[in-house]
Amino acid sequence: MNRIDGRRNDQLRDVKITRNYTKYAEGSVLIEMGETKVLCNASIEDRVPPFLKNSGSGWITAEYSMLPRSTHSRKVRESSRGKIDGRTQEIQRLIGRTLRSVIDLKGIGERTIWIDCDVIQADGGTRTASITGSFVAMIDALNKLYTDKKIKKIPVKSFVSAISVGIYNGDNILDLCYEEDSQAQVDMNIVMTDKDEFVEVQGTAEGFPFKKHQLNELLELGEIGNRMLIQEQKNALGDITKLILGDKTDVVIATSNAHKLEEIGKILKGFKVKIHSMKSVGLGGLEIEENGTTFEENALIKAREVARRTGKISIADDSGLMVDAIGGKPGIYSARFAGENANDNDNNEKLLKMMANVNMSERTARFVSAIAVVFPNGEEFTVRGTCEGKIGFERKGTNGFGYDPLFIVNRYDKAFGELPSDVKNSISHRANALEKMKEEFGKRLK
Ligand SMILES: O=c1nc[nH]c2c1ncn2[C@H]1C[C@H](O)[C@@H](COP(=O)(O)OP(=O)(O)OP(=O)(O)O)O1
Ligand SMILES: [Mg+2]
Repeated sequence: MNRIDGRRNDQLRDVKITRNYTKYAEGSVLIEMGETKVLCNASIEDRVPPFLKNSGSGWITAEYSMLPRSTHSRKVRESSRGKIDGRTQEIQRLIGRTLRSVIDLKGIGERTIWIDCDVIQADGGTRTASITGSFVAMIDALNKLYTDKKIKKIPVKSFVSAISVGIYNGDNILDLCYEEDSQAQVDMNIVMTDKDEFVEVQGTAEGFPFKKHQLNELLELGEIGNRMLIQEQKNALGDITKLILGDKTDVVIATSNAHKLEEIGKILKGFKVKIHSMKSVGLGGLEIEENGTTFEENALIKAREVARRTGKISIADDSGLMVDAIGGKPGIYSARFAGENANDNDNNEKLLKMMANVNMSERTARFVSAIAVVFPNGEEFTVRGTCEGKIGFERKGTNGFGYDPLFIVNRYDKAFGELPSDVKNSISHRANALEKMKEEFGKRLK
């Protein structure tokens, strides 16, 4: 274990966002990232700076400050010293710029939103925590204008959050605490929207300059962190998130198999969900090692990995064919039956050969599908569906995928390869598993 607090390299500290933390400000959020605590207040003022008078546009500006005992030794208040230092200037400008980048300033009318970030306790990442917390405070303030009917909608284009990444003892790490930050070879702050866009990247090498590939790796790590943080913001804002984004829940189908994606997508039509593919959440090339010993374990491995990387609800299927005459093979090895890089054709070929001398009555088999659902908060469950049939003596039909041309389903006495997709999708192992999933899923969506 490389990290001071035993975290994985790509693990955030515990994130806690508390809204309505103090009572007077229109938006008041305490954000905690591990031991770092920042109070972010948003206030609305009914006027704008002189350069915006009569423009119809509003303004957002931010101030940042650290309380004297937010640090190891007492830090003199900037107000007592009579001037603010360069770091403070830079941070408050960053917070203001970031928030202005995701809001339509015309949409708030000639008003100013003041953001005040006060660091109560500093353990690294105070500027990034300030940004993540301020966004939520700003939304609360805007929501106040909205519920008071002063604006017609909350004029926000995107969610935005920020996280630090760095290189520490040669490893890329996410969300540096103070001790890591002070020893890091590279230290970078990454501000991103919920559309995976960058708002700002600040990266500096201390003594060890870094290469482009390292920069790219760090950006990727920052993306993972920001996706998780934005999910935390969405959870914290609850119904207001729905007001801004609509009330569909994001769900990622954690599969690299386009056929499964299509089948699962069709079966989930009735739900208030927005279906994402691995590709659409930027995980197109991701390969997940399926080293479990059961269908359920493998499904969980896939869903957990994708939930962790996206911060979204993830659904994975692990499925396969179990043929009685060969002791339930290929089972969980169905995809790699004829070898690590086998394709559907190789697998079917191998199965036909092994079954060449088996009578029709002995050719019974079933498809099995385990579906795992993993929620961003770590809740998870699995369900299993099966479908009974026989292995044919030759391939039939061109529909579907995998072993479909060889699997003669009892119900129709035809190969899945010969049946239209809506027929397969009403009786398949996957359909049966998803049917069971629906009930459990519906309960937890509420
Ligand atoms: O309805 C089906 N019709 C025909 N064949 C099927 C079916 N359902 C699973 N199968 C076969 C295909 C593959 O050989 C193995 C699944 O392996 P499995 O690892 O779960 O899927 P995969 O690697 O294709 O995609 P992914 O892991 O990214 O979800 O069982
Ligand atoms: Mg697979």
